[in-house]
Amino acid sequence: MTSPLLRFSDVALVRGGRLLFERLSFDLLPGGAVQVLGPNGIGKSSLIRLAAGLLTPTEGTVDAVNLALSDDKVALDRELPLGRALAFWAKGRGPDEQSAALRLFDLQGLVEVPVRLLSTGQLKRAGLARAALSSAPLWLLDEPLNGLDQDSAERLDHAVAMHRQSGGAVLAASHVPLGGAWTRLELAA
Ligand SMILES: Nc1ncnc2c1ncn2[C@@H]1O[C@H](COP(=O)(O)OP(=O)(O)OP(=O)(O)O)[C@@H](O)[C@H]1O
Repeated sequence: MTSPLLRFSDVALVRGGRLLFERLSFDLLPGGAVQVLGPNGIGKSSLIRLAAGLLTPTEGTVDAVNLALSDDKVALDRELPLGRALAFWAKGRGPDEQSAALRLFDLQGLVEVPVRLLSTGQLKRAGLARAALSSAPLWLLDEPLNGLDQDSAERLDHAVAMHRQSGGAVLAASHVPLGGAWTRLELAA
């Protein structure tokens, strides 16, 4: 039987004194993609952070394989040029693979630019390229379309499709529909 890359078993989370969700169980299998939906403040980012191991469930268990998280806090050295900042996360990946990840998010022209000077959308694309460059089979994407223009959104769809084809899986929190086929996980009050 195929092992899940992410498993939530009977998870409850209390945050700020409020029960955000309880008895939440799901598996994310290789090739799978789950989009978490729901109104502001319902707990979408908290669910992503649980999956990332950055929050501990109040009840239940979360099991995940090696993962890459892309959220608003882009984990790249702000003082380094983008190419070098990304290379830090590309251990075990050859130059061709690094170039491919840069091309995937149209970042080739920005490799010499310090991370701190990137625009909002460029920074978002850099964070997504970091996930693509890591060897992590599980991608966790918090509002991946924030700041992305149409072309970049299509690039993300393509990157997600390729990742899934190669046996990876994606959990994304997004207010807006994401391209491709996603299993919807709607959080409700
Ligand atoms: N560090 C924290 N300490 C206590 N409560 C928090 C903390 N961060 C978030 N919360 C609360 O947890 C709840 C869920 O927040 P979360 O950011 O997960 O929601 P969300 O669905 O992602 O919202 P949005 O759509 O606005 O991004 C909110 O009520 C929020 O106030």
